[in-house]
Amino acid sequence: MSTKRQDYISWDEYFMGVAMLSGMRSKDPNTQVGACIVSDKHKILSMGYNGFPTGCSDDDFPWVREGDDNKYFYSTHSELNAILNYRGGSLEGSTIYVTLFPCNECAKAIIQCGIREVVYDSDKYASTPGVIASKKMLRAAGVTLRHYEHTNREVKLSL
Ligand SMILES: O=c1[nH]c(=O)n([C@H]2C[C@H](O)[C@@H](COP(=O)(O)O)O2)cc1CO
Ligand SMILES: [Zn+2]
Repeated sequence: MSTKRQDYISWDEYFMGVAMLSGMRSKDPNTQVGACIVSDKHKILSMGYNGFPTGCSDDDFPWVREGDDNKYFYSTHSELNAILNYRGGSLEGSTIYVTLFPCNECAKAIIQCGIREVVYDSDKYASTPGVIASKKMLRAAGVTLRHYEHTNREVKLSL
């Protein structure tokens, strides 16, 4: 009887890897974010990345960060896209893997749709009021916050 292979990727590597791959679809020149929502049975329920809403062309709408007409008016965050992309019913009890810690607006959506755990990679905006408020809300709602531990495993895809 042969034994199973040992160098398979872990659940965390798998789901954060899917979130990272999803973020690679983003057209944002400054920050690409990906999210992957997973059930308590380790099934992928939804994915998302930051981008403009349907019908709002990536070529016509602005990707600049400043001025009266800037990307912040239009870009839908990866977490919200992942939540809205789900068509299967309830997200109650699920976990969201996200490459950047969720902002306060996404925190509200995460809490209200019943996501119970946030696994995040970058926290580059940790000192901003929005992320401080986000953590305050998520903790108050009893959502588990877990930093993704990098394994430094390299995954090569030939596309
Ligand atoms: O939680 C988030 N999720 C998310 O998708 N984003 C998106 C919105 C913008 O397109 C981009 C942030 O742009 P910038 O780093 O240039 O401010 O990332 C930003 C946040 C903020 O933490
Ligand atoms: Zn957000």
